[in-house]
Amino acid sequence: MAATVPAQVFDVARLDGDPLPVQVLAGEHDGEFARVSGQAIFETTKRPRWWRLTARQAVPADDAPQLVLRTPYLNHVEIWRPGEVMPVRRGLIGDDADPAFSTRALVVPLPQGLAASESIYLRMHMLSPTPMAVTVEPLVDVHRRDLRHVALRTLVLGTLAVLAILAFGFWIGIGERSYAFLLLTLVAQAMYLASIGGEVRMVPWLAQAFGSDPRIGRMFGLLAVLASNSFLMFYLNLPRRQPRLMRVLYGCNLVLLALMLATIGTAASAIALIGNVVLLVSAVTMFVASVVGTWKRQREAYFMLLSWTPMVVLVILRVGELLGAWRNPEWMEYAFPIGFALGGLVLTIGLTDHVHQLRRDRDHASHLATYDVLTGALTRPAIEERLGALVEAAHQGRRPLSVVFFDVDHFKQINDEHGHRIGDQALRIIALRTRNRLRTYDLFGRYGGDEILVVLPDTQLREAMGVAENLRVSVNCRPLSIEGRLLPASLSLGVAELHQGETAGRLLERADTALYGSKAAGRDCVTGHTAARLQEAVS
Ligand SMILES: Nc1nc2c(ncn2[C@@H]2O[C@H](COP(=O)(O)OP(=O)(O)OP(=O)(O)O)[C@@H](O)[C@H]2O)c(=O)[nH]1
Repeated sequence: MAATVPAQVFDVARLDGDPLPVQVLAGEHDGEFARVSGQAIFETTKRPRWWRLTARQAVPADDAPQLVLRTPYLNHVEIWRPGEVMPVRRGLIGDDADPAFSTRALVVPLPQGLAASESIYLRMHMLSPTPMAVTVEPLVDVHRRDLRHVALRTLVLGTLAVLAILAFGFWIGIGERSYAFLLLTLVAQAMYLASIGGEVRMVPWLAQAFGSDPRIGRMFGLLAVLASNSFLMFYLNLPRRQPRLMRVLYGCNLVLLALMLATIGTAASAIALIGNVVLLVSAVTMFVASVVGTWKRQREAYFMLLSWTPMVVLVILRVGELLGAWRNPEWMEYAFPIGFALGGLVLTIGLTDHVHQLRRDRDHASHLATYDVLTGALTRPAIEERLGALVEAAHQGRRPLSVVFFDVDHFKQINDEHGHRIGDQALRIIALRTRNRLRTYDLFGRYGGDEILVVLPDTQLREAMGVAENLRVSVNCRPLSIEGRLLPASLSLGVAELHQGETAGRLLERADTALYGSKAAGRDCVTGHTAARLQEAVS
């Protein structure tokens, strides 16, 4: 993208008015042309204005010299070469377009070259207030630079298009609304670039729709800022995290909306100016929001800062130029679109990271809701829900199912004597020992403080009594060893098998009754609940 600084080929002069072409070509106004410095044409008025390019030295005709007017955007020009009566008309879109050249510049051949002091007259219709550099390039250089221009623009517009497709896919695929804002931002940016950059001329109906109406590109520009403000407010969670900055952006969006409405009615360039000032305020506000977010270690803000810093610098350079404070180098023409594409890329990655983080948080919350932190057992709501499903399946498949309720004997005493921390460790060890005696598809859940529920699918009462006995032995077989202390512990257990047509609630009630049967029988034993009576199995 090495922009070659054009050699000073011309003295450039401007006439403040729009007299008849015959008068200008006859030299009647030559004395009124005022010299301007540099090699660029720049107007803020939309009324046609005359410009004169006078060759400082002869331009030989050998290498097919071309008059090149850079960054034409929506501007149209009529060009009178020396000695010609009829002008050559040029513009990026419409009948004046020359599709033999890229949208980088308006190009007019100078087949005779130019003699020193010979003048070319231009009648300029400047719809885009961006300076147009004027130079003479050999045809071969024009083509070389055109190819580079096409490659770069394709890369930028292609990147925006791919990101927009990804945003659309994510929006539809995972239903995350912020991707819709991102999609709107990317599409509006791409359309803005393609309309002012002239690429829309490749699609005839778009070119016809856009024609040379500067309002369309402007509308997309305003929409792009509006959409990106909305996306970024959402992305950085400004309503909650930085409400004051949020209000500034909200105000910017209201002004942008008003400007969009005004654009329907008028093409006044004041709209572009106000739009650019709002863009500057939005960009600086976003920049501050991302610096504050980064300072507060908000992860999204890192991505935002990365994508926004170059954009803020570019916007400041651009607005400064539009306000006439300075002239930007030629590479700015590419810096802006590349800034858009890179910004879009970083934000897409950032948003994906954000969504990933949300999912991790959700998974973590769901894990906390499902598993007890102390013992790793299922929580009460989780095991109740699964038990309900297993009971239904057992009824349908006419298969047996049993449950075991157990409670640590005199657990309060362990707490009282050794403290809650040791009590916690005792619970953890008991849970570990008992769970190791179960099959992988048995369910193990913490029902209350020191009360555990075990669900044994495909298991009849007799087998379940055996399992419960194993659980009992796993705890009382040896004392719990905690921080150098040996604490004897035992369990009381109650077992019940599902009856035909019985509800999960009723099954649990019977197991609970059996458990209290064990407590009443002196603890450290297993009691089964049959239809008729409590059956004490082991003690
Ligand atoms: N360390 C600890 N203690 C708990 C926890 N949850 C409940 N507890 C205590 O466990 C004890 C339960 O006591 P109970 O089951 O009512 O009675 P117990 O002392 O075990 O006596 P029995 O059940 O009649 O044998 C209470 O002192 C609770 O404070 C916990 O997560 N950690």
